[in-house]
Amino acid sequence: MELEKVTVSYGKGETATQALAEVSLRAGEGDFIALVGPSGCGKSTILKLVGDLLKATSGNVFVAGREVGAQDVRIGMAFQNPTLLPWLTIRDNVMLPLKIVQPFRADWRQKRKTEYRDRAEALLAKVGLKDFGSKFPWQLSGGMQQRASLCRALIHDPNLLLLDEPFGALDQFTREELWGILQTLWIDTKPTVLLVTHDLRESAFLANRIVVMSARPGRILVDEPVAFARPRTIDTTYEPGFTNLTHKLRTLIVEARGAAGAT
Ligand SMILES: Nc1ncnc2c1ncn2[C@@H]1O[C@H](COP(=O)(O)OP(=O)(O)OP(=O)(O)O)[C@@H](O)[C@H]1O
Repeated sequence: MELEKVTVSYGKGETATQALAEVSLRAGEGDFIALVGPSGCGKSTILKLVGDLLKATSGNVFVAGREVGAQDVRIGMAFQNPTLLPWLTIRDNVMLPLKIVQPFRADWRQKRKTEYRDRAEALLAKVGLKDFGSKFPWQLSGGMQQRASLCRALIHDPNLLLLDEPFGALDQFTREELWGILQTLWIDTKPTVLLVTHDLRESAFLANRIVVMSARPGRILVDEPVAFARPRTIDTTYEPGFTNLTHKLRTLIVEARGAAGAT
């Protein structure tokens, strides 16, 4: 996935908001990139560009070597709110991408009660929801719904995973538990991941690159490699290298916020 000198403005004329200054960013296959930066700096805008939900004002966006949208790429998405459909069971929510996305869609009728169902149950078991497939979203806690939402994002073996503060609404302990689960799922299938987060520990736990953005209009200030051995554990987050890194990131973001305030 590549952004080449991309800018984005929302709206036109005097009321236009420039969300992104010129941004260039490249992710290789299997990269796990965390996007961090001050509120409103354009992190979600980058996800929308890559997910083909938004067109760049100028510049180019490429996914799988082609202009975004030109090539069928399996994309998984998860957001801060789990957005599960309330009238479907957890299992049916998780299977939804298989009903919509090719090549799975072609076999939906034939496999939805056998192979696809087994696939959903296997994923649910991996995230600790073994016996919850037949429940409805309202019967699960927020953390459990977010686990299900991760399963839905991954059920169709996406090549690209777009995560917008997926754990933002959860308590610290559930959040840390889900970091471990997401890491395991990522190690299993190695999709390319773009994760937007405000949690610097989360970015350093999960990512192999952390991209720090300036305040709006967002541009890239730093592209920081994260080399801690995997699988990382919560103990990793108390090592000096880890705390140094999150401290450095924090300083960069505080400076970026300060610079924006000064202009
Ligand atoms: N549809 C829209 N119309 C007008 N302005 C928008 C629109 N979407 C986003 N913006 C503005 O563009 C800027 C970037 O928004 P974006 O959501 O990408 O930022 P963000 O870094 O993800 O923010 P946060 O960290 O607060 O979630 C913000 O100033 C926002 O108000």
